[in-house]
Amino acid sequence: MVSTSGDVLAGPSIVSGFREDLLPMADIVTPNVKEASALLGMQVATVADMHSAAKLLHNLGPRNVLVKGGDLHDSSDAIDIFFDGKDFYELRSSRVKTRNTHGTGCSLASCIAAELAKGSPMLSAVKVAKRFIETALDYSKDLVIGNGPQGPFDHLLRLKNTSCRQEAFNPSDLFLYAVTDSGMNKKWGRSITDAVKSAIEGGATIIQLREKDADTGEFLEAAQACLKICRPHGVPLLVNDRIDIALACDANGVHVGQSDMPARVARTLLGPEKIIGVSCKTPQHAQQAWIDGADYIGCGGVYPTNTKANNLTVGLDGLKTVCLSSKLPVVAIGGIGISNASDVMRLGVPNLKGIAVVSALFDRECVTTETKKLHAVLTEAQ
Ligand SMILES: Cc1ncc(COP(=O)(O)OP(=O)(O)O)c(N)n1
Ligand SMILES: Cc1nc(C(=O)O)sc1CCOP(=O)(O)O
Repeated sequence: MVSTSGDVLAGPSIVSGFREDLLPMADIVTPNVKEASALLGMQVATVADMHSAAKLLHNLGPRNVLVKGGDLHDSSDAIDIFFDGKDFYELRSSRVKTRNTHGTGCSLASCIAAELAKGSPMLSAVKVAKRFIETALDYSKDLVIGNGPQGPFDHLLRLKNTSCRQEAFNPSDLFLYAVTDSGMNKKWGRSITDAVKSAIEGGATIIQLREKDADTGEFLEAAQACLKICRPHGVPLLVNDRIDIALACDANGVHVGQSDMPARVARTLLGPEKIIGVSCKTPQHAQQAWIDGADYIGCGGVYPTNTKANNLTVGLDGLKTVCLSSKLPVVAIGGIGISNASDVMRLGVPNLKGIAVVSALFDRECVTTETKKLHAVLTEAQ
């Protein structure tokens, strides 16, 4: 109806046709703020207005409403409001600076339709579509096409030679998740790089640097050195808590806890492609992590652990409850080792993709041997 560039694409008679005939038939309507204003005859200029507009539009008949806030420039991130007639969701993505925004609205709607055709629920479809658009805008940043104020954004990102871009997150990478601990490595007289090298040699499928007592310079240097080890093996490297370190060394992503940088802020800072994991102990945590744009959740403590002080143990039952409620893949953590890893993997929930371990790998003399043993146990239990 009204393009992001402000062009009016439909006159008043068409607008009333939309309102009276089309909206009552729609499963979802996805107006930008200018379109919401035109449909409702009110000014939609703030996030609060977007909430009101979503509700008013829903009253006109569509089952779901997504009011897109890409044009609201008073926010550092792009905020869309989704309303399903019951709950409101504030969906955020990073605001990509590019002149190539032409076609984003049509592509978002098409992407939602494609996800629905694949069987996704509406909110999942919207989230996937938003992430696609955000990534495509990011890919479009350097394109110079045409002479107008705007250029087309890049729909063809999946067909590009992406050698300089990060691989998409693969949940099966959570299979054997090695989380480092500087204290343990010091105790056994090994450097962090040696620890990471050995874990990868033993079959670790993803690494997290959890260096609680390293200062910033030391942590950054270690992360850069570890990335040089991980990259040639295709093993993703995540940084615990420290978004700044992850950005500075271009790590594959971060893992954040409930009291760290909120995942939605991390997503805004890191962009659409970095991996974000969130620690979750309850179904509510898991739901929020999904809304915030996380890629996976870590759930624990499955068993008591000495590695993290005062950690609440949720047990196998707590893990199962969180897995069943989570729309994201899950990795189990806390007190897991060779003796109990198969009990965890045999829980029988499809989105439980693996185990994350600290002491079972790093509080041991030979990291490679322990990683190999644990890998064998997991493979057997699959
Ligand atoms: C895979 C994974 N799951 C959970 C955690 C715990 O993270 P957090 O709650 O931030 O606690 P600390 O690790 O910071 O002590 C994790 N690190 N990794
Ligand atoms: C870092 C961490 N997070 C946990 C959580 O429950 O979120 S448990 C934990 C420590 C895991 O260490 P280990 O494998 O040595 O028990």
